Amino acid sequence: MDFFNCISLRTAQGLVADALSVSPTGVEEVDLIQALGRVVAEDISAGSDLPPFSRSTVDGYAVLSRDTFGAGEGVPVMLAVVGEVLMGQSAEYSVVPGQAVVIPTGGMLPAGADAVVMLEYTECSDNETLLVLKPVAPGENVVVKGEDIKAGTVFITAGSKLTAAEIGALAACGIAKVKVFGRLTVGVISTGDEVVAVDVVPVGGQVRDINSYTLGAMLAETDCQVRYYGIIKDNYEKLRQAIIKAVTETKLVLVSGGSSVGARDHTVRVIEELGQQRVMFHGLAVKPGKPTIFGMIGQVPVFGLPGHPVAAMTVCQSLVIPAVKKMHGLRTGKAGIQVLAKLTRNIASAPGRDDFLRVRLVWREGEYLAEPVLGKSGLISVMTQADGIVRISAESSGLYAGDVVNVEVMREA
Ligand SMILES: Nc1nc2c(c(=O)[nH]1)N[C@H]1C(S)=C(S)[C@@H](COP(=O)(O)OP(=O)(O)OC[C@H]3O[C@@H](n4cnc5c(N)ncnc54)[C@H](O)[C@@H]3O)O[C@H]1N2
Ligand code: MOO
Repeated sequence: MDFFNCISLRTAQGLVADALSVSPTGVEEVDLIQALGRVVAEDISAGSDLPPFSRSTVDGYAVLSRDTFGAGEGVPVMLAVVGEVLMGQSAEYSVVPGQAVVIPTGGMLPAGADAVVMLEYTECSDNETLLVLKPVAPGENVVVKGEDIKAGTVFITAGSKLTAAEIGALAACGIAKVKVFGRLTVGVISTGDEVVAVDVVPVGGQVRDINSYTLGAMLAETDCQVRYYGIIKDNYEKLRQAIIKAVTETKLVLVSGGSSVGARDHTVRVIEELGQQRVMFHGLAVKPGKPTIFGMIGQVPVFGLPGHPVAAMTVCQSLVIPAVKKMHGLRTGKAGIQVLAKLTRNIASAPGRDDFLRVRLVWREGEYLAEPVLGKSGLISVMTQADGIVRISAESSGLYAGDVVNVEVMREA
């Protein structure tokens, strides 16, 4: 595997996608209350019509619409009030021409009626005689049986991530348990003799571990269960033991640091050995993120990510997260939310590799401006200041101030 023979991001994404299996954690059934954000494992259809009966959307009188045609303030239509629909009970009446029935919002439309006149367009002095002051059209102020969801209609497809609205639709259909794909358990390993834990005061050439936290947080945001395997010294055998433990206990493993070609960069050799030569690439034509490794150890994908925190996060976003989404059974590995924004300055870029530019989004005079956040890929503040990422494709030699760019948003409002 030649480190300097970098492959394009698109090729890498394809190789990763082809190597993965969907939902290695299988399918589980969860209570509706626990189902928000879970990925549905099978198409879901309604067992019966929703609503199960036609109902009024207003307080008023259930009528035959044609009885009201021609009604007006000066020429009211007179109808006989023959009863009242009670909330939550079957409508006992059958409305015939010339009749009206009192109905509350949400009440069951009585047989014969096809519309409801709102209370404010009527007068009823003696509870028996109704004056209708405005006509209603057929179906007006009524939700008909099955109008919301028809019996047998698939209203949630396998592979979609359940939203609050879909949870509501499931509740409406009486579906109290949902089959969802299992959540992925992911192992995170940091490496480096210089890297120390967050609660240690660094001395000499030491730095605190950032990547365990950023990568773990990104995976947690993508609904993974994260296991942390600590900080491993630049030692082949120690790294080997840590990776063996992680691939045994989890379904996907991230190792950061030691992915380059220096004397202490052991990751590629460990994956090569444990994976029986199944390192699929080492070197991506992207900046930041060139020293990226991908291999399989048995059925477990292992990513070697660059040590620089910005590079590790960028590769995680563009390569690891789509892989996780596929393994979670999500139907589309859709990119996150994109917004169009106007770039505020010229940015040079080397052709032949994808450049990822971090930008701050500023809303000004009805449009977004994308202000580049410049800085080296070892600086975590570059990420904290950015709202999103712009990909400058390998074919481009740069962007100009005023260019409209696609920003993949990383930060919610
Ligand atoms: N001769 C070359 N040297 C380097 C190249 C190259 O192509 N040729 N690529 C550079 C690029 S690009 C990057 S990115 C880094 C990545 O190298 P490694 O993945 O081997 O990472 P390390 O050398 O272990 O660390 C690099 C840098 O990141 C810091 N680091 C590592 N882990 C953490 C962590 N968990 N938290 C915070 N900071 C971390 C580490 O201290 C180093 O400063 O290689 C370039 N070199
Ligand atoms: O991956 Mo590196 O961060 O381009 O310096």
